Amino acid sequence: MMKKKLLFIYNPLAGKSKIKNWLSSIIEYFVKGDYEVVIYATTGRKDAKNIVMDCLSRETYDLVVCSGGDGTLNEVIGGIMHSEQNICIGYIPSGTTNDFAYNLKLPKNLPKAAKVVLTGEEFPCDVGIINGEYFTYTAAFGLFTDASYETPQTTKNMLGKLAYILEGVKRLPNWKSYHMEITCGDRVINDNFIYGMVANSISVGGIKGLTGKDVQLDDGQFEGIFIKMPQNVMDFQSIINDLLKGNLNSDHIFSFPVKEILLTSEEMVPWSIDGEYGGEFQTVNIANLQQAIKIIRNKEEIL
Ligand SMILES: Nc1ncnc2c1ncn2[C@@H]1O[C@H](COP(=O)(O)OP(=O)(O)OP(=O)(O)O)[C@@H](O)[C@H]1O
Repeated sequence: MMKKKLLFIYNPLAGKSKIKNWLSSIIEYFVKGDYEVVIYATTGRKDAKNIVMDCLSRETYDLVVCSGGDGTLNEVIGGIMHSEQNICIGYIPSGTTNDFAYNLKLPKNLPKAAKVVLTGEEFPCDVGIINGEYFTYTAAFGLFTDASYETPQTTKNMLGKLAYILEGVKRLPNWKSYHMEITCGDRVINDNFIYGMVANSISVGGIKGLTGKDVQLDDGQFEGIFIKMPQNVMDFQSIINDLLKGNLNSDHIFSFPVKEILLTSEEMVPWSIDGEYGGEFQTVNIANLQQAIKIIRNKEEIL
């Protein structure tokens, strides 16, 4: 009988090379699950996406499994979206921040996460598209968004989460705001923003709850959050208070569901997509592609 085929792609450097100790047991587990396993280690940016596109164009697979951080997952999802096969994805989170893993209730322990790949349930999940590129859970600009991608991977591994925090704090005194026009449905907003995010996740940048309580990953809608430039210290304090209280509709913060959104600015705005640098744009179009991918999530609460 023909064996089922599994394509396994991992980032060997993600999260302090955590995968290295577990590689053999993970592969054995898939083999025992009756899969023929094709394995690739990624060697740099966009590699995971290219591997997926290349492999899926040549052969039929039953499952694609990736291991790495949110960046690797983003690339694998992008590769699948660009290919003809709407193949199901299994994910073994091994990055520094694994925001998306939280949504899927995936265990932090790698062999346990591998087990979920074969025992979990297929979940039809929304995918975002920003100016033609796919994203899994967040597209953002402004404050803190450049913290993760401006830190090279080696430094990021050494410092772990601290890197993000330090990078962010360092930036506090020279906040940059962007004048933008935001169009979403009937809503048109013109203002100066220090931060904006369109997200489909409970956890963003390792912070849980920022996107509110009603995050549904398959409802065809993202959460949009936009923070205006504070004019003085009091404004700044009330933004912090609002964020801490989860009050996302205030004098300084706009938040609303997003199916499609258009953002225009007179200057180039750098964007962060799934926690990695995503390019600079004057015009940004974002849309939610409802239930566009199949991803395996844990059936049990084990967090
Ligand atoms: N061998 C490699 N060397 C350098 N960069 C790589 C390599 N393989 C993949 N990458 C790139 O590194 C980026 C980040 O990887 P990934 O998201 O897997 O891990 P991480 O940075 O440790 O975790 P996180 O993104 O959750 O913080 C990805 O965009 C990926 O393209």
